[in-house]
Amino acid sequence: MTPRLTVRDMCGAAVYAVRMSWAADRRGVLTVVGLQLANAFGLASALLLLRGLLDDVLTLADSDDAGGDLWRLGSGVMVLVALGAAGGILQTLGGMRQQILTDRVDRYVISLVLHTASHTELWEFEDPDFHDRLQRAVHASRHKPATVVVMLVAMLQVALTVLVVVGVFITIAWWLLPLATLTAWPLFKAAKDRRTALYAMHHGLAENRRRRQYLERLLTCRDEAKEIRALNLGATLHNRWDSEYAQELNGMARLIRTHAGREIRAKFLSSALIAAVIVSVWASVNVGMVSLAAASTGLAGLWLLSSRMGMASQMFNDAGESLYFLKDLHNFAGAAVEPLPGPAEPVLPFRALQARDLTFTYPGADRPTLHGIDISLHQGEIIALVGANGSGKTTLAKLLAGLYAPTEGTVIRDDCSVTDLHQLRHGCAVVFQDFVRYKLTVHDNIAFGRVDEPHHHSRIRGAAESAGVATLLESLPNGYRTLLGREFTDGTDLSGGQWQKLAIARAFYRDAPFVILDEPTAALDPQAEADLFVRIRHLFAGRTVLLISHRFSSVRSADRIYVLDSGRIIEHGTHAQLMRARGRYADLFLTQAAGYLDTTPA
Ligand SMILES: Nc1ncnc2c1ncn2[C@@H]1O[C@H](COP(=O)(O)OP(=O)(O)OP(=O)(O)O)[C@@H](O)[C@H]1O
Repeated sequence: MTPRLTVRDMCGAAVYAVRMSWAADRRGVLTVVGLQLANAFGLASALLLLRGLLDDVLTLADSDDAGGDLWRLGSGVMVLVALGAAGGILQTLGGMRQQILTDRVDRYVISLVLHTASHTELWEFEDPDFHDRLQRAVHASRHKPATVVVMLVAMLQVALTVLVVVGVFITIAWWLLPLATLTAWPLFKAAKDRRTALYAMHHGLAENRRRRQYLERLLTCRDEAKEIRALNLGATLHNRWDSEYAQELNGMARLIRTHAGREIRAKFLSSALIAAVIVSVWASVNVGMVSLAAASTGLAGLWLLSSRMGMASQMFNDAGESLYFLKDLHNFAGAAVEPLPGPAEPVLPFRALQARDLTFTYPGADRPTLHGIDISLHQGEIIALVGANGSGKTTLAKLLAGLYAPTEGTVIRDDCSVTDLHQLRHGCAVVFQDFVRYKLTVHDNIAFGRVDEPHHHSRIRGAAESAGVATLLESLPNGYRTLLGREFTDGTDLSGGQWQKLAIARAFYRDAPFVILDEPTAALDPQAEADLFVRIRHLFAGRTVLLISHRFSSVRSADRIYVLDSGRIIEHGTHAQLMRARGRYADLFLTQAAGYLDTTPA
């Protein structure tokens, strides 16, 4: 459905732009407005002076004191020139200050979008509509508010010019006023139609743009570069990008052509109306209804007014679309950047964490991924989760980590049901299968484990040692200050296993009572994996560890093992109990063991 925007929406967006400008740089707003006011005041004085000078010129021939009149005329012209020069200077100063103001507003607005996106709950990221809104907000945040600020300043200039000219008209040729307004109407109407059409088109392009940007990322990012070359995918992806872009540009070209025709017709009409006004003024002077001086000044004012109106309608074309987009920005980012949260609460250990009858359906999915899960984890225990691909292990871990709220059931911490997901997150350290490789320093990669506390190098080093990566990190060219990312000057890279150890170091540094390790050793060599599991109980002593792994050699030493199948827990117990039960766990264990021993399972 084509989005419609009302005049109220437009006014709301304009108020929003002013509020953002005020929040971003109030001194800049005051300076720019002050300079515009001074300019308008100078303009009013110039118009009134011009009228007086014209009177003087017309009466000079009949004057008895030609010398005195000439002196007055000369000094009047000098004042007019001085006013013109001052206006020029004010214009330059205003332009400079406006540039600084627009840069600051840009930064403020982009920061607003980033703040909102980074504080949005994870489940929202599953929703394509959220990504469309985010895309529109990002589109709206890039230069649009700045354009709106420029436009609002131009509108202020036009409004002041109109006020000045109206004031002057009232004293010298009030009857020109309605005619002047009439001349501007066709231009405004054409600008409004174009704005509406542009907004509707951009609104519909959000998903297309996201696909195009995704393809751009695939074609330009280092991480994807090796596979794209190995599969020779470059040309195929480029062609897809080309056709997505062509679709966007064709739509835009069609729209521009249609509206260019309408705008040309509007300009003709406006010019015809101005010509009609001039003819009627001329006729009025001829019949003696109006003095030549009043008519000349009135026409000069009319010319000034229509040139400002033309300028404003041009700006409306460029910036009106931006004003429309501010509604998208407001919908996404809201009113203002919230203050940063205060100091974090201390992380308290717990005796038991339990899930009772948990059911979970991903947003937009047609059936649950987890059904009636009951699981208990006690302080100091290592609990393992096993099951086939897609059985729901990572999903359950995300619920216990407080990243999603269960659809049904509860998570209970020390006999209290947890309703605040942040409480779970705060007390949990997770190493995901697809952990993030931060292309920042080694120090950052570990310290990001807990950003709400001051960093001590000894603790960072301790975490690296626990993860078995300290020696490697110290041998890097700049030690813990080494930049990880070949795209950056002096940057270096690590192997997959070394990156994984760094992610584990981050979990150690987080120092949380609950640790989730989702395939933490997938990229580790057998020795490193064995080392980690031998030491895991000692390293995470006093904490609770949830270990997800397909490697049964690591899982067998867990205190208890839960087996998941199609989102349900089908068995649980110690390794020995599960082997005796000869159920799914025993099957999977023996199949894997047989692979190592080169024998078939019994
Ligand atoms: N964000 C998501 N939105 C919708 N469905 C999802 C999402 N993430 C996972 N799923 C689905 O949920 C099911 C369980 O996925 P999950 O990642 O929890 O499995 P897993 O047991 O950890 O698998 P693996 O062993 O392969 O890591 C799968 O069928 C998957 O398709």
